[in-house]
Amino acid sequence: MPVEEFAAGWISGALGLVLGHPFDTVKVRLQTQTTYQGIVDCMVKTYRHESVLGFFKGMSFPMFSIAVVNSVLFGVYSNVLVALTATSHQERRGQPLNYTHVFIAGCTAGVLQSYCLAPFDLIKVRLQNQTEPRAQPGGPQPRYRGPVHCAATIFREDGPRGLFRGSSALVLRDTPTLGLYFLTYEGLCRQYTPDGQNPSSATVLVAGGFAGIASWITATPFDVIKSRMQMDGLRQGKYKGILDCVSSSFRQEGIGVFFRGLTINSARAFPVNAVTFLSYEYLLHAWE
Ligand SMILES: CN(C)C(=N)NCCC[C@H](N)C(=O)O
Repeated sequence: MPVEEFAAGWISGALGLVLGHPFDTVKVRLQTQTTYQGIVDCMVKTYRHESVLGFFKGMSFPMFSIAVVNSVLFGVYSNVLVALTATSHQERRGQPLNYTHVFIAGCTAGVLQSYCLAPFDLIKVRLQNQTEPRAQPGGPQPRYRGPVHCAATIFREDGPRGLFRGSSALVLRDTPTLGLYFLTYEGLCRQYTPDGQNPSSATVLVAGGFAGIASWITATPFDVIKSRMQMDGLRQGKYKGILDCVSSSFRQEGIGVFFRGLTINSARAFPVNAVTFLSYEYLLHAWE
């Protein structure tokens, strides 16, 4: 089993994460709170109320979890592709690509990574939605004092299942969209690379960026549902399940609700995934 794919996935994911987290905070707030008039309003209010640190709320935990999640994503994708095609990453460059294999490998990686991602993503979303400025000594404490306190509180209040709140919506979001993610990336690399050669850095950047945009555009409706299910406490739950969340969000806010965060998701997706794929390819090449 090629383990370097797991390591490269981890490092490249961490680089993408730092670049994309401020966009992610704005997106989560727009999707789950109705107090903002749009991206700029959310950015201005976050900055005024919480300073630049507000944009980086909830980042320490994903920094740690990205090690698990991105290495599972890239490691499973590559290893499933090796199993389906009986060729390594490097050997595949010289052969015609079977897009069905790419899609199956991407979807498989999507399912597995969503279960690893679920508790980390839940904690991130809960922390990002705490809009109070940092606690002052003697002042009121926010509900969650940090990622470990957040995990412990959810566990105490809702049991282990509470940590997987929203995981079905996450699987629905990530399975097809990660198939599409790798399909777009491999397809664009093939299109702009002469047969048998490795894609240039510019090709990898552009293909990675567009893979991110294509996957996040299609993921946004389920991303909204996922974030709402995650903010819905297990006990005092407002929604009875995914379908109830879809129908009540639609009834109350119209079709536009499913596209909330689309612009910011797409703006974030290009740089994050361009950097992720470039560093991933670079590391694999360096370790050959
Ligand atoms: C549409 N989805 C769920 C994805 N494309 N997922 C892959 C994540 C890649 C990168 N860390 C990111 O956060 O964009």
